[in-house]
Amino acid sequence: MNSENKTKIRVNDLDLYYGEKQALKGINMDIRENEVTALIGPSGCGKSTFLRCLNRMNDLIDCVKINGKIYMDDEEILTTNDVISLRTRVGMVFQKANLFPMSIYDNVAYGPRNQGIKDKKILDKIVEESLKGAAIWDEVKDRLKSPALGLSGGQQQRVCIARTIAMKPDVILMDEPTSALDPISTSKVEELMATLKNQYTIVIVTHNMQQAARISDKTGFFLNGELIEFNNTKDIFTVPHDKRTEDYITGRFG
Ligand SMILES: Nc1ncnc2c1ncn2[C@@H]1O[C@H](COP(=O)(O)OP(=O)(O)OP(=O)(O)O)[C@@H](O)[C@H]1O
Repeated sequence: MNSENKTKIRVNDLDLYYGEKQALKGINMDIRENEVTALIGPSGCGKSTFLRCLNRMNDLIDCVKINGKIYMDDEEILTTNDVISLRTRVGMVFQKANLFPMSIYDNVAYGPRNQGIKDKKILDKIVEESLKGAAIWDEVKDRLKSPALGLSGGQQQRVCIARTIAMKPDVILMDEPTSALDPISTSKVEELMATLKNQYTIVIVTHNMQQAARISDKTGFFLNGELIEFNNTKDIFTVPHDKRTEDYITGRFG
């Protein structure tokens, strides 16, 4: 980890309400470029809600009210009108692979085509580079025109990552991306994250504390909508400052 990495996303005093219920309370966080930031905490503590703030996915939910500010590269993103461009810059990979019922090629080319890229040579190049970037090219290069849904779960998840990379984002959000995968596929995706962070900023929600410890540079521990502790992963897992963090990582609750 390089402690000199510049701040990519700065979250200031973020509160979020679902109707009357407050799900995030005064969150402050600096997310650094080219690092993996892991968000951990018991079920329902607000991790996914927080992640969704970073690309305005909560806009899709009625009754959400948000206070505070989130800056990405110094641009305030909670009030920007250009949500489409924000979601291009901040891609997202979900818990369950959500490929479209079309070929592997068409899945990866989908976003670029939507952006108006029609030239086959350019699309071929984007598809190849994205699949290579997601460490799945060798497994699928001979069947790009086959249905993506015919791949294994672990392969599908890496094609989802390729589809995200094809949009050339700055930031990739991952919401429990390996929880539906077997250990071998999980380790492939974990290895992939270690490579991807050289080019992207990654924020990952995970229930797997070993995973957070293995792959992340920084870890944030959430509890009941509060960010209890945010620090270098090594410190969180060896010398947590807060008793509640210690209790959680040692399995005393959650
Ligand atoms: N669309 C929604 N409408 C109302 N309340 C919601 C909605 N989504 C989440 N919540 C509530 O907000 C709180 C935080 O939920 P969130 O899904 O962010 O937690 P989480 O830490 O990601 O949980 P998990 O680890 O189980 O995925 C919970 O109390 C949840 O019930």
